Amino acid sequence: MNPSKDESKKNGKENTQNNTSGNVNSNNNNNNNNNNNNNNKTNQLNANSMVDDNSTIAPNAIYYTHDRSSNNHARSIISDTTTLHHDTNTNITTFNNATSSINSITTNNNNNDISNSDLSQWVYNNNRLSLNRSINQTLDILRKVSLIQPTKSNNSSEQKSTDQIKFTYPLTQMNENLNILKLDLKINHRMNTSLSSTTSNLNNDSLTNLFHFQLTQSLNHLNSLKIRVNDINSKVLITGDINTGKSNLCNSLLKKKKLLPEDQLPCTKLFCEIREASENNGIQQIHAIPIKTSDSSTLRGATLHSVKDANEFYNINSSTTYEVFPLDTLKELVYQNDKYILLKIYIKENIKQTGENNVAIEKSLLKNNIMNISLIDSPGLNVDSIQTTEIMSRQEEIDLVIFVINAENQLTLSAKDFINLASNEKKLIFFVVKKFDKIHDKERCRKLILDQIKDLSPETHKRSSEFIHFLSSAPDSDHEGDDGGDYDNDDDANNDDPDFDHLQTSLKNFILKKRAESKLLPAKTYLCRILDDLIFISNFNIKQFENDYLNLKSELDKIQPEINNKKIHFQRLNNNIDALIENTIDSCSKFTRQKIENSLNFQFIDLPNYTGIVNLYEFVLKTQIFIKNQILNSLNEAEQFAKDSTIKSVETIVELGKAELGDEFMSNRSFNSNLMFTKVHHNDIKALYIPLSFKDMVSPSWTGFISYVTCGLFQPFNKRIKSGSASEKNDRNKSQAMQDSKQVTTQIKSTSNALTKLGLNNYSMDQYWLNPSLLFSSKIPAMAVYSVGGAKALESILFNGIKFFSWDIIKHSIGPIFLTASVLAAAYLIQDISRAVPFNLLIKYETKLKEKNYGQLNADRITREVRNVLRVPSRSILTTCDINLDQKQGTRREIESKIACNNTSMTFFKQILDRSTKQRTLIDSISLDID
Ligand SMILES: Nc1nc2c(ncn2[C@@H]2O[C@H](COP(=O)(O)OP(=O)(O)OP(=O)(O)O)[C@@H](O)[C@H]2O)c(=O)[nH]1
Repeated sequence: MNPSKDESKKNGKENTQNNTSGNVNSNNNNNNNNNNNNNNKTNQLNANSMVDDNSTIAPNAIYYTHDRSSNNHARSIISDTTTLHHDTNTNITTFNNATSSINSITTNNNNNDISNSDLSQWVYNNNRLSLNRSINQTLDILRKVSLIQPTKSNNSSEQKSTDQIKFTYPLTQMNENLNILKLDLKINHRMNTSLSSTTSNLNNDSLTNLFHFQLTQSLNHLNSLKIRVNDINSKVLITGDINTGKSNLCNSLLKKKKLLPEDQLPCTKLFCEIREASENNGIQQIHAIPIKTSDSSTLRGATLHSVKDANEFYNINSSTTYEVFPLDTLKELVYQNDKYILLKIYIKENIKQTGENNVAIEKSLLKNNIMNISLIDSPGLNVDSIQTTEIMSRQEEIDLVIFVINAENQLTLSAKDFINLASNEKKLIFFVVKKFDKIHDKERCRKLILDQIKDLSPETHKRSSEFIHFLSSAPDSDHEGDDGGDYDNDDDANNDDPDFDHLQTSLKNFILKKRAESKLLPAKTYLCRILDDLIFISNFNIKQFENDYLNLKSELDKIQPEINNKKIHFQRLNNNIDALIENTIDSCSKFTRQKIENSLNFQFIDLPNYTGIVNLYEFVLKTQIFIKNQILNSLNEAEQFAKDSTIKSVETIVELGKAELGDEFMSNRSFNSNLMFTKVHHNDIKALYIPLSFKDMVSPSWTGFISYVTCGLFQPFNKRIKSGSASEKNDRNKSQAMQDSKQVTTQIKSTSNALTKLGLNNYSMDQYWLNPSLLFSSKIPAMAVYSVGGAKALESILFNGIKFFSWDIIKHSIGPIFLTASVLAAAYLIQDISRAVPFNLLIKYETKLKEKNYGQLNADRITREVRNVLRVPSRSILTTCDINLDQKQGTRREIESKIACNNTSMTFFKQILDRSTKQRTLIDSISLDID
């Protein structure tokens, strides 16, 4: 669109406002004056040329005013600020963006002849600033996206922290839809590995890592774009496959046929940046930047790895950063890629003056009043992979690419790779087809090449007349192998080639006039593409998160009741097991106490036999052992009962466990009840130690004595049996019962035996014969005493008659009576030993049992062991239940954390989407059509 034409048309139709210069403040006037001066100067040089950025920009004012006083010529005061508004009082019109501003300008300025250059410059600046802002915003968005970190662990299923942003990069979908952030899975730029096979080998984290790499590249690229957009210089890269005629084209464009060496063999091995000599104080020379920097330079002998490094290091004002060579050494220098990394060539371009009286001057490419241009001749794309990578990466600093195609080879794979990469930001690429003169079927060749370009760069193809050039003129034969000479000779093969002239004009137009396209469009294209990528990635991930959220939520809704049910169930199970254990322990405790309490209620006939006074000690010991054994037997019975109860309870618990936790529960463990109560009860028995004394042999009682001396006449059997049963109520009676029970049993056995009357039925006659002391356990001694005493008394009565009852007789008889009584008493005691010893020991042991709380102690010991044994399966159930519950709760926590992570990620991508969409809309509103 031509603004001046458009403007004049509109001005004819619309006359909306008349502005007066008197409304403009003095600042504006000053600026206007400055602008006028600059514009006049510029217009003198070339009516269509643009004014230099710096010369026309008023730094802060934003106004566009109508100034009648200056011959009805509108004068613009252009600033870096984009937002303008119209104020009717001050007659100041302001604009929101470049496009609308043009319309407003044309509307507001009826019949005003606005300087095209001013307007163009103003629009350019506004667009540049808008792009700058968008680049900054996009950089910020990209930096935020680069917060996405791959998981550190190798196991991708491992739980991510809630603040970690989840990221999905489905390779196939993404690579189909992405432009710039598409993952480059080509190896060595040639072997395009199968996507599906690659995908299967890459997990999401590896993809995230690759994605990070792409992000970093884009961040660098955006930073370079920012520099480029603001740079008033323009860099033109001439590239293409090896030996396509790049150097030849470069020479032709500069009208210096022998500047860059041309050869049929590969010759340009270094980047050669050709600049106007005026930048080097008008001196033509080569500045060769060495790979290994000089020791006196700031880098002190460091190695430069890339042309980018070299450009950053190079300082025209510091001779330590380069080596100087005359121009005629270039043909040797271009081969020295082992020594130098970049050549900066300063030349004076030949300017052809045409027309009468030098009125029209053909401006040179490098030297013009608009911007500094540098041409960069590059090594062939397919020279080696390092050089190719270097050329690819140099795109970041390049404004325009001239791609040279050898008509004989057309577009090779390396050429396609390069164009694909370049078209990420450069919608428009210049294609120059060299060696077209060598082609016989030109039309077919042209079609083939155009078709290839159509696929690779559709925009360029649409404007093929402007951007695709087929050059048929062959270089002069003396070019080839020319070894130096006239570097200012402007005779070149293309002099009379209309195709070349057309190329030159298109190129100059594009670089110098359509600056918005050549300089700003790449930035706009790149921004649009990367923002489209970000929008796609955000949308894709948001959709993914929404699905994930629904799935996770339904999982959570399912697992929560499961956990609650399990909790209740496990609690009930544990309560049941606890109750079972307590019941078992209670019954064991009760049984033990009862057993020990009743341990001394044994059958007295089981007591060891008394074998006479001679074996008294043995009898005492045996009786003691017998009583102890009774207690021990009770203990053993209690322990056996506890074992049996424990076996049953263990079985029940294991069954419960298996029912709840599966047959695996305790399948590898078996219970061995024999290992219970293995501790010997020495200590327990020791606790029952009773010292023996003489008193333990006797236990006299009147009833016993009377019974003894009366030979049982005063104690009928029945009465004795009754008293025997009652004796269990107290110790004494117990003793009696013991005696009675023993005697009664003996007597019942042999009631018809006359020996019973004499108490001789306890032992056999052999025993009495062998052990006469046993007779003392019978009533024989009493009978003997009675016999002797009776005979003596009868003799006294017969001889003394009535005197028997005299005091004298009594006085003489008292001694023998006492003696008899004593003998009877002694006989009674001796006879009572067999009863007295067990009786006394029994009493002592019973007292001891009570004193030591023996029953309770053992009940505690046994139940302690029972509890310990039962604790094993019950704890195992408890632990397994806890683990089971923990697993479920862990799953729930994992889901909750996934939801949190999902939400964080969703919020993050929504923000990215929102910002990217806004930026995309803003960039869309930047119109670069006006130049
Ligand atoms: N016939 C014909 N020959 C050409 C044309 N352009 C260049 N040549 C010849 O092709 C050969 C290679 O040209 P160069 O300019 O050195 O090619 P280059 O691409 O710079 O080569 P490298 O720098 O080695 O990659 C030279 O002998 C040129 O004379 C053309 O349009 N037609």
